[in-house]
Amino acid sequence: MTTILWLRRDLRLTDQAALIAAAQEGPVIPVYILDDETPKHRSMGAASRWWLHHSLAALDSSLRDQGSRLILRRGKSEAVLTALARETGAIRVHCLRHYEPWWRNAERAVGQALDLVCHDGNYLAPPGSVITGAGQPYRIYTPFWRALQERMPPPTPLPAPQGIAAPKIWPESDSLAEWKLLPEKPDWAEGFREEWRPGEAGARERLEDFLPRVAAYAIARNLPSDEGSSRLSPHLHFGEISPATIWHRVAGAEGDPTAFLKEIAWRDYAQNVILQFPDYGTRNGRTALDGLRWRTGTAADADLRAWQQGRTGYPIVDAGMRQLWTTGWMHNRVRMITASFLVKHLLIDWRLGEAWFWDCLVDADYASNSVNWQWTAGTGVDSNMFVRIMAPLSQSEKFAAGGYIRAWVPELAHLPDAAIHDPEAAGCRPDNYPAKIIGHREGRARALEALKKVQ
Ligand SMILES: Cc1cc2nc3c(=O)[nH]c(=O)nc-3n(C[C@H](O)[C@H](O)[C@H](O)COP(=O)(O)OP(=O)(O)OC[C@H]3O[C@@H](n4cnc5c(N)ncnc54)[C@H](O)[C@@H]3O)c2cc1C
Repeated sequence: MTTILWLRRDLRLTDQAALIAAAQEGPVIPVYILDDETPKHRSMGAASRWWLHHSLAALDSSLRDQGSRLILRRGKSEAVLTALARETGAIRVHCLRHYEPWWRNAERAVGQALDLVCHDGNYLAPPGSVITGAGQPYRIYTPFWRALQERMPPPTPLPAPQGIAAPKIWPESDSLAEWKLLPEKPDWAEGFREEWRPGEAGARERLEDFLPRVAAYAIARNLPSDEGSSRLSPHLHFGEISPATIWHRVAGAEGDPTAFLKEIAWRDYAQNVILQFPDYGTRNGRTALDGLRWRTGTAADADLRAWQQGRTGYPIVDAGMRQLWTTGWMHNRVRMITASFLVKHLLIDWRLGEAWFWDCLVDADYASNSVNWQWTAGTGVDSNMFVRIMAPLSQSEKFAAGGYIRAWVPELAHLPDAAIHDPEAAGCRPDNYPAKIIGHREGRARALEALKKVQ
């Protein structure tokens, strides 16, 4: 029996339950559908498209090594799958389950038209399955993590199949180049090419490279100048490696992996949040803050642009925003600082920041991006209060960001540590580096004043 393997954010052969199940039933038609209709305004951003191109090329090559190949089609998933099943005589579709609200709808629709079998495997535990004693899903991370740990370790990862049977005749496929996922004029992806190797082999390589640093992770992860974190996020987002594979590999490494595994669990937690609040990317978790008057108009637009371009006059913020633009990734501590700066110091709606990250991040993920933006903004179900305002200059000093700033803000590269966090206050701001677009105290006071009006 020929079956269809419907691939989305699960672009791997190892620990791929849907592939294993399909392969056991006979010939398999692996298909990736470029579907901008189903997610509507949540279709992939430019940085994610860059990643997708390379990840699909890598997957096709791995499939060919196994006697198979990747079929590419474009359109609404449900319609494409139904047409493909008709063309090929396939009667069953296997996939890994996804939790973005649009994918849940699509799975429902495909399930009505075809025999769809959904498998788990992109999370440590299936989202929605970690519940309280009263049978409710968790809203807060810490008890979620406690309960998740009771379910660990995750199942042992499944090996990649040895050979995948091909159908007698392959259906037609689009060509990847025709999809034009890569930037041309201008080609802004030079920094991406230097930093990343999308695909399953690249993910493996990142993991192996990170293993000797697991023990130091708890402290090093907070230091932007260090290579303290794994940089596995885009690989995890596109499903090039499973979290179970990571879990079992780091558990066998030297040093206590708990701090690292707690972060992998944040990814699971975020999925549990969007399962409960599907519109978390646009709606405040705390409705009490719905009336907050965000700044709008010409001055706010100019501030938003300065933030996007890394020209706010706050070196740590500017370094982060430029790292994001150049490589499609930003260090986690700096993500928090830049997000907090936009929302609190500039009093600009978190949704505009979330949208910019969505377009620019190679790891842009609906659940993780919305949950972290809302967490930082103080609007989330699991957030600090809005009144907790991060001080970017002291954060920069506390987490020794001098080297990081030098790497991303060349105008400041000549400054010593004592001056680099706040060159303006040190009296050595170069002419080609902007003055602060707002003072720290002034920004803080304005944010608190706006909050008072909704309390
Ligand atoms: C405003 C803001 C927006 C963010 N948007 C995204 C996003 O769109 N996609 C995304 O994957 N992460 C997002 N994060 C979380 C985090 O910054 C990144 O996952 C992390 O920086 C990725 O780097 P790493 O792989 O080296 O992480 P490591 O520190 O090595 O962590 C390992 C893995 O754990 C997961 N993880 C770590 N921290 C978090 C977290 N706070 N929330 C969810 N998962 C986490 C990631 O999958 C990561 O690859 C965001 C954080 C903030 C503050």
